[in-house]
Amino acid sequence: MPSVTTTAPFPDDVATAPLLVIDYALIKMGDRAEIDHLWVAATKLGFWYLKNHGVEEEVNRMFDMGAETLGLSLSEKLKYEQGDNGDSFGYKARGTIATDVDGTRDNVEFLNIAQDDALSWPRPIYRTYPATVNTRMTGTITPFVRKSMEVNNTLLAVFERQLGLPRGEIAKLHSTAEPCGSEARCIKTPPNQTTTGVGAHTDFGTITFLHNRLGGLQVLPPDSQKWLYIKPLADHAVCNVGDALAIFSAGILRSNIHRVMPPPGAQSQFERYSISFFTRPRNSVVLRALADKSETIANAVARAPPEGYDTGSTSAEWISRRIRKLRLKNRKGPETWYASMGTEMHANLERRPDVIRRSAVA
Ligand SMILES: O=C(O)CCC(=O)C(=O)O
Ligand SMILES: [Fe+2]
Repeated sequence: MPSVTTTAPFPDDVATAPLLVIDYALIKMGDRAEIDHLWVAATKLGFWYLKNHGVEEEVNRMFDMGAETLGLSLSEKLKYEQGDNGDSFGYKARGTIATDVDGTRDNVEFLNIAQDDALSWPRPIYRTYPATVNTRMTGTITPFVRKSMEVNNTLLAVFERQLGLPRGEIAKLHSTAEPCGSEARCIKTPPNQTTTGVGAHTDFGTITFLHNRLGGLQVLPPDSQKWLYIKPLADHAVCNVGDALAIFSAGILRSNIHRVMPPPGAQSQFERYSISFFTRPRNSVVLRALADKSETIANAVARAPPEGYDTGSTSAEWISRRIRKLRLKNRKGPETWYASMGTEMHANLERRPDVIRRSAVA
């Protein structure tokens, strides 16, 4: 597998987002200044680099697993397709989901492996996977999942304290006693693409722990009309806040809009892979602001937009709706795409309709 240094370099003439670099080792030690930096990153942009996370080797092995699995024949991969009913786990073929309001097809394929399947292996909770996944479950996938859970849960414990929530309150929403939507993902973009890979979106869940070797990921900073690349840095993860955490915190933590474009400059000639881990709440957790548990959140609810932060939807319903409405088979018109949206709907759409509604050409 090509690493950051063996493909073309990230060009220096494209605009990049100034993400803060957070040192996970310092966060774990409870370093006050580093926790303050993390808080700024999570509340202002909702994206940050994370270094010293300790998952570097497992991530490298996940890139190999992803390349091998997505290198299988299409007919083999299609046996594991997630389908059109809103299920997240399994294989997603290219061209099956909308990247914008016009229903423009995506050009990426990906594989999602449920946290619950990795933890209960060899007994499936949700589903089965290709042989290339099965053979790497014990040595690669389950260790990656466990370590990623540990990182995300550590960050969540920091946010819980900062939000003035009782100890364990956010952890409770993610307890492994009930199945959840958490998953590991490998995305593959073919070389020499000119259209959007993954359309503008916010992540469905709580925290995303992402690993990139080539560029292509872009964020739309608050109040900006310009998409900025996130430059991959060796052994640095990119973390971001998802909708569930934005909703629990009544918008104090920011679920920022982002998308995947073809890699910039000479990097576009290479296949692009990304590896991510999405922490999501237990299936039955209702997505609403935790105002009754924290004065800080109650105050934020008082200042909230009219739609508020009471979705009336469980985490499982929220994820399933968003996936179902993105699948082109289910598309009835522009309203299907609007119905696929999460917090980006009220937070962004009215203020910046054009940069979000239509997908771009590289
Ligand atoms: O591939 C990437 O860099 C990011 C992918 C992403 O945003 C997602 O899968 O939600
Ligand atoms: Fe995302």
